Amino acid sequence: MKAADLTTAVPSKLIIASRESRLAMWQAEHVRDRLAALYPNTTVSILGMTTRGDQILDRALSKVGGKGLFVKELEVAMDEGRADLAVHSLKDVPMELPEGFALAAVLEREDPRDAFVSNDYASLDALPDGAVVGTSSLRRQALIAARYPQLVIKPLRGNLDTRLGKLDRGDYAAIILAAAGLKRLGLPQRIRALLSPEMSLPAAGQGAMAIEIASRPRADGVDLAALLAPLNHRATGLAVAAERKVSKVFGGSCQIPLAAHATIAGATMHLRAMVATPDGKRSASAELSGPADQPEQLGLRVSELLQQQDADAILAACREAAAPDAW
Ligand SMILES: NCc1[nH]cc(CCC(=O)O)c1CC(=O)O
Repeated sequence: MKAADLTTAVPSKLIIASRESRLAMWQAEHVRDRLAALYPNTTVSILGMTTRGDQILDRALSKVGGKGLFVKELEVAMDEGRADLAVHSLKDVPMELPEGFALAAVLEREDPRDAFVSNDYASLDALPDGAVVGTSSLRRQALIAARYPQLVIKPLRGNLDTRLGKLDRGDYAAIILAAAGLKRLGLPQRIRALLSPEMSLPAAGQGAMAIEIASRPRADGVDLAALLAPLNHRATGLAVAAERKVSKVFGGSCQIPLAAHATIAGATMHLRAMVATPDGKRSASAELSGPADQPEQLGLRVSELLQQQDADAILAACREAAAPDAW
């Protein structure tokens, strides 16, 4: 990919704000390297930060502020001029950004699927009755409970290394993680089985990275959005726009077990979405195809199909029973 036809000034340095988990750092380094290749005269560095979402491990995130907890500190750093951009897992980015911030680019998606990780078992089907499966995602919990009512789901928080450590310590027979994170960290061998989208429909934005910037004009006249535009992967950006539209319609909050996954073939996008109660006993699913360049319209149509199946009542029941994190 080549740099944009720049009429804008290229700054001599750029600072990327990132969480300090190994996955977040890998992602920030990836963006740093891509920017350094595009703009060889720019020094790109990373400001590692701990967020409240990383600190609070004992409580369900939905109870203490939700996804925003992973991005807030990074936004403050940008606001105060300590960083120019922030790199996030798109899945952790709230549907509505605070006033003054915007997503400047969505990078090409890694594998969007969920992964089954275990030291003793090859798949969910191989687990004995009563086996303990770790996940703090309401979506994963609902999907597993629906198909494997004989399994016991227990919460599992922390970054990827923490979660793998808890599995290895024997706290769980198996855990479910995003395949993307394991692949990025060079741990694909930990994946015993990939869960098909039919079995475990991914969360909106799963596997995609996003770059966030402050949207106000900069004092130095640098057009950061234009500088970052070459990193945007068009097909991924369109797919996640459709997925995030569904999340937005249903409130995009942590209490909602919601899946939305879009794929693109040529000019056509196919979007599948699902909402369920946390116990997986009630669910609504819908899918539709439409023009790939009108993702929000497709997201809206799929949301309407879900609502016709009484998704609103499902979600109301979920809110009452709200427990762990939705994604
Ligand atoms: N806060 C959880 C989170 N956010 C992004 C990823 C994985 C990478 C991705 O989906 O892009 C994970 C871990 C997981 O779901 O196992």
